[in-house]
Amino acid sequence: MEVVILPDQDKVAAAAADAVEALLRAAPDAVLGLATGSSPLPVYGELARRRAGQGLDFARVRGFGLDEYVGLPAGHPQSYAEVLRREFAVPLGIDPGRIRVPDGTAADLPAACRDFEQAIHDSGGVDLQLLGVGTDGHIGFNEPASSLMSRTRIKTLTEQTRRDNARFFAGLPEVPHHVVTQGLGTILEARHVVLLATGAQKAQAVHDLVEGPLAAICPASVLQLHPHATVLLDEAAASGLALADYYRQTYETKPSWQGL
Ligand SMILES: N[C@@H]1[C@@H](O)[C@H](O)[C@@H](COP(=O)(O)O)O[C@@H]1O
Repeated sequence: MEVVILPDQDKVAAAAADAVEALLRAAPDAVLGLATGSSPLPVYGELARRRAGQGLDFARVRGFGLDEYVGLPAGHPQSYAEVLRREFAVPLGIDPGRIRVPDGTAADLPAACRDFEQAIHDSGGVDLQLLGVGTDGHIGFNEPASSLMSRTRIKTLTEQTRRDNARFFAGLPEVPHHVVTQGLGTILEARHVVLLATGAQKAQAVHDLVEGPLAAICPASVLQLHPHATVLLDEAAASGLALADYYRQTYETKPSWQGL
């Protein structure tokens, strides 16, 4: 796991955009794994600026969303399919049909989850997976005690996550209890995982995922098993790390040709 501590959220977004740009320059038809929540939004904004200013072409990109609320009607502003259409596909000039999100409206949710897994497999797999992290250590919507080998399936949100996400809804009662999410085993199959965390409210989860034991109580700690995981942090999110100076020194002395 590579831990990169940067001065602020803009630098974190720029570093993640650098990784996406390098991938797309080499493989314009790359498959991206797409996160929602607030953390990746500055990355999508930065990529849109690079599209306009530096001729970065996203038209052939395909994408898979991490997760979705169960029961929100198609087009609901907080449905993650709609968030990714609005915040990612449209600004980057990608046909929204090239972005697939787990279907939270299907009558047969387990079958829809299996179809989603098959679609990732048929695409050749995710080249670069962007991730945020919940304050309880979840990635996607894999809440604490998720199986470390899990596949796309239905989960129940913790009250902590429902409260965290209530800011996007009219109020807590509006936040669904159930979701469908890529599993931890699914996420681990992405060839490169880039997790972003900013702000002091993420410091505990970041400590647990980077320096804590590999344990389902912190689902993001499963990234300790990944051969190519990059964790991009601002100073506040990194404030609980015991080895912060070591991570800084490692990054400062890294050869520039190496990339993330
Ligand atoms: N399902 C999403 C996660 O994918 C995201 O990482 C998390 C953190 O969100 P934020 O980046 O807004 O803190 O929120 C939601 O629960």
